[in-house]
Amino acid sequence: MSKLILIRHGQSVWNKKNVFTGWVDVPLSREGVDEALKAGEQIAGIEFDVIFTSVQIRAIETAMIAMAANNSQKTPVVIHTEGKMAEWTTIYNDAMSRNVIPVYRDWHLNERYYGELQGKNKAETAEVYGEEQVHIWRRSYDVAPPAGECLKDTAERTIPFFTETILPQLQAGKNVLVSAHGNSLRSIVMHIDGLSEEEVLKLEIPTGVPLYFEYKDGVVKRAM
Ligand SMILES: O=C(O)[C@@H](CO)OP(=O)(O)O
Repeated sequence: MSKLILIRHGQSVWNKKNVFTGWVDVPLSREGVDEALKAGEQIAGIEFDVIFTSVQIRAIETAMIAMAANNSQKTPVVIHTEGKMAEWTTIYNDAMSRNVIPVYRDWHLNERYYGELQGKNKAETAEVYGEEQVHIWRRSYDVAPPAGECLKDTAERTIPFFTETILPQLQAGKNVLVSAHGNSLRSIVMHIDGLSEEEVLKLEIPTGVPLYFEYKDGVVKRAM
């Protein structure tokens, strides 16, 4: 049985300001750093073999900060794969490999692209377009915000990445940490939990809270 932990990054400076973020690369807020550390303490006993993050700094920071609290005391090292999962162990000698956890960054795990809403305050946007329209843009499955991705579009990049790149690691018996974003993780959780388009409307993923899954008998399911 292998373990899969999904974690949404800690609070970012734009989460704090209530601004649509999407692909804008903003860092964690002070509270976000604390959340990442607390999450790391909660998963401190899990020996991770591999970490996947988006290419966005808030997700990378969260994984790195969380690993600072890990009992393994291994150093997470970003691996540059040029698009493929390289035989990373060839880069490091045996002694180093034992103390290192490879971190793969990939844009397929990036937050949903929010188009014209990026940089706009969420409350002000709701005043202009109405609460209901903004809620549909934020949480529906197939209604895209202006010039942005809907969750279905996001799933078209996250799910192939999950099945082709992350799942084989679980199948190989590796414990995997994925640090990503509210909506990129909503699409993955929708897939794993088998949620309907209606059910996903209500799915909220809080910042800095580890979600526990396990791979057993050929399937990924919730561990608690
Ligand atoms: O701004 C964003 O990119 C996301 C995540 O913070 O917002 P929302 O929760 O509205 O989808």
